[in-house]
Amino acid sequence: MNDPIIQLEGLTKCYGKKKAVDGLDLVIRKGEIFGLLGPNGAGKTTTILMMLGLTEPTAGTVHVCGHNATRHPIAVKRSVGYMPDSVGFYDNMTALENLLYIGRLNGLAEQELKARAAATLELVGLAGDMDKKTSTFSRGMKQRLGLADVLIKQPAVIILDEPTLGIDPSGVRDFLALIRQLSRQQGLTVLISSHHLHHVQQVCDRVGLFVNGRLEVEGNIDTLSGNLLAREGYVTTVTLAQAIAQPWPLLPAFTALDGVKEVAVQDHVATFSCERDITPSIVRLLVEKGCDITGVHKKDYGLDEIYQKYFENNAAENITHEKSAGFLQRTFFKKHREQ
Ligand SMILES: Nc1ncnc2c1ncn2[C@@H]1O[C@H](COP(=O)(O)OP(=O)(O)OP(=O)(O)O)[C@@H](O)[C@H]1O
Repeated sequence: MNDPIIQLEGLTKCYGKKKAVDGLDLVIRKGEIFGLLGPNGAGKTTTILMMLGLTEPTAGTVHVCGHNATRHPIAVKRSVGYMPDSVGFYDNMTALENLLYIGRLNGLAEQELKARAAATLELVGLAGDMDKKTSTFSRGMKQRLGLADVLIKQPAVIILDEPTLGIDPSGVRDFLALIRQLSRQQGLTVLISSHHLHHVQQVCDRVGLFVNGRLEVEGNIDTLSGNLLAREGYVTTVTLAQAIAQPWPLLPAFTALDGVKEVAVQDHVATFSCERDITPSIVRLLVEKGCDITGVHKKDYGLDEIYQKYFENNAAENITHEKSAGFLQRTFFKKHREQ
């Protein structure tokens, strides 16, 4: 397993009585792309500010690239590139001039600056546009130039705040592919704070879901989906060629099947909610009973649903896992019945 690059231990930040970040423990390893998710006010920005050494924790520690961010913020800033959600440029200057200016601000030596700026613009796909004024740049091009600003100092970690905001779908695809390529080829560690779950799901190795300053859950999307399936039950939906009669004469045979908790039928579709994944047994029994199957679908949770599970209906703040599981189960089965 790769070395830890970001380590948060018991990280807490209070503003007066408000705990903006509450006892956060998290390790992000070299080369990982980590998605920081959460509703407005969850504590993402405050966490990032503490990682950058821009605000002091009330308690706990942040280490980035082996440096304590509170005690050695300058060392951390040398290793970390931060791209805010809206990047500003000097409109009357070209992309190259803007980048050279940032390079100088970062203390890069003149003799290497030009070559490094040109190589960085090549890396982000702006080599052909380096002599154009940034006033002519699209939002997607500006994001790429913002990324170049961050990459020119060759950081070990980059932190991107809403990097896909306002970019069109093909621009988003290209930008996310670039992030992934940088992470994989150069071992760059990436932290993305975003509300765009679909984008995060496409690119992140792991996500952390923040609620009220606490990290409610973290893991890769398959694991989080698997955890929800284990908690909420496995659901297999089978579509048959024939419309299913109501009441379904085969229902007793299926409710008696080991592992089945509930069966719902509508039109051509039978939905089996189960204690574990017994899709092969369901399919086998349907075939034995002479049913013609035209489709089989196993329920999988995407990040949208995982997020919804933790944040929607303002439920996450106070209710227990058991209650929220019940809520999801009800909406879950209702949804399937409606399909
Ligand atoms: N300087 C401050 N003084 C007082 N309270 C603050 C300060 N900064 C943040 N807070 C509060 O701390 C909480 C967490 O805010 P934070 O900006 O970290 O959330 P966030 O998850 O980044 O939200 P968003 O997605 O809206 O940026 C919020 O309740 C916010 O009002």
